[in-house]
Amino acid sequence: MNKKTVRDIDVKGKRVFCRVDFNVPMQNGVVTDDTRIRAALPTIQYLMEQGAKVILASHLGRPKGKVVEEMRLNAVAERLSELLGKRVVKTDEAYGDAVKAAIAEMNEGDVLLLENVRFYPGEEKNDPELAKAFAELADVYVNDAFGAAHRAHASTEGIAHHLPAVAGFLMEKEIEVLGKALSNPDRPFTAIIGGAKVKDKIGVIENLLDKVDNLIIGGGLAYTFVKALGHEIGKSLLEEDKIELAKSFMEKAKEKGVNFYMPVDAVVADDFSNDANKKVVNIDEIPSDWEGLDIGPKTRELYRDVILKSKLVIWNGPMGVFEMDAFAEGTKAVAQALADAKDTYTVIGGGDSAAAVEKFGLADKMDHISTGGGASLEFMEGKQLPGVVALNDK
Ligand SMILES: Nc1ncnc2c1ncn2[C@@H]1O[C@H](COP(=O)(O)OP(=O)(O)OP(=O)(O)O)[C@@H](O)[C@H]1O
Ligand SMILES: O=C(O)[C@H](O)COP(=O)(O)O
Repeated sequence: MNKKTVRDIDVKGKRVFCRVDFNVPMQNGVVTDDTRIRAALPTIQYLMEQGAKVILASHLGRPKGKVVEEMRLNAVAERLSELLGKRVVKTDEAYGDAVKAAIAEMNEGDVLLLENVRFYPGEEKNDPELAKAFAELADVYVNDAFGAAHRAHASTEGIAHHLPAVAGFLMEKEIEVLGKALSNPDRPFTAIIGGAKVKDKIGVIENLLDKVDNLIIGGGLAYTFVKALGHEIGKSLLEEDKIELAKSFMEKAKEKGVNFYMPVDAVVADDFSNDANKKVVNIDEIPSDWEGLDIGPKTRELYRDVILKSKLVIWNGPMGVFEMDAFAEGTKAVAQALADAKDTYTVIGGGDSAAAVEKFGLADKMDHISTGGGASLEFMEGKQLPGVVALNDK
């Protein structure tokens, strides 16, 4: 990575504004998945050890510029205190005199968590005044919020123009792993793209077709491709206006010598529910009143084979409606194949695929699970992430 990191600066005794992505799931005021908090610990602990005064900032949810009580970061501060084994002070605001007073009380190695930065309308507008108000709190800016790096907001981008600005360890790792995959991949390089809609994956498929050896398609978006081949897909998900695009992707794959893998069979159901009637059919035999909700057993075998023969696999998007047990087999089979592929570097592109790997208890078998959903998708599209661009070059 050509950006400076926390290793490149001296933070002893300095106030460090460290943007993290603590946008974690919560239920009844309790953090239900602390993955993102744990992922930021190496940077936080390093800053503490170096004698910095660590001021953490994060968003939680989408409060749209207003205070939403359930989106306060108090429960996050509690969980972080437990993980660090040290009390984390939490302020009720994210800038201003009360916050400055709390920071003035900090000793070297102390940690303070600001209130949800999205309680202020200026955050998402990247308001220069808010960016300045954040910058006034600190001497140095560290961005470790890979998950929010695709957002040009006051705490992810604006502030970087006012202070020495460097990346944290999580940011560095995410950019290095995904960056290497896209610029200098070990081959055969396979991308598995699933999820609901073609529309959300156009940029990724386009960019990856220039880089991969194998492209595997699954999930709801596969049916638009099946339709593009001239098969009936019953009530399966279809994006009529993307049929031509799907055809062009398949042609481009052929031109580029990319092996393009599509489902050869599907699990179809007579209703979108876990206890619907279901059966396995060949992909060109989907009955008109049924819908495809998962890849079938032959497809699972085919995809497993390709995965096991790959040196690098990037996976984004489930193979079926994995939230329902009846249609989780395809997604599970892909996760299991990745877990079994010992000589393969496996990268999970965040979001639902990361949730699926967790659900199947296979997370620790993967080489890298991105903490970014949208951010990793945009990175895979080949886009520059504003939160990274704004950091100081090496
Ligand atoms: N055959 C299908 N029919 C309908 N929905 C499907 C099908 N296969 C997968 N899905 C749904 O697609 C959703 C995931 O799609 P999405 O495009 O959001 O994935 P993702 O890119 O992994 O998510 P994220 O945006 O969180 O990274 C899941 O909720 C899943 O139930
Ligand atoms: O959960 C995420 O993907 C990040 O925290 C970004 O959240 P956002 O989509 O609300 O900007």
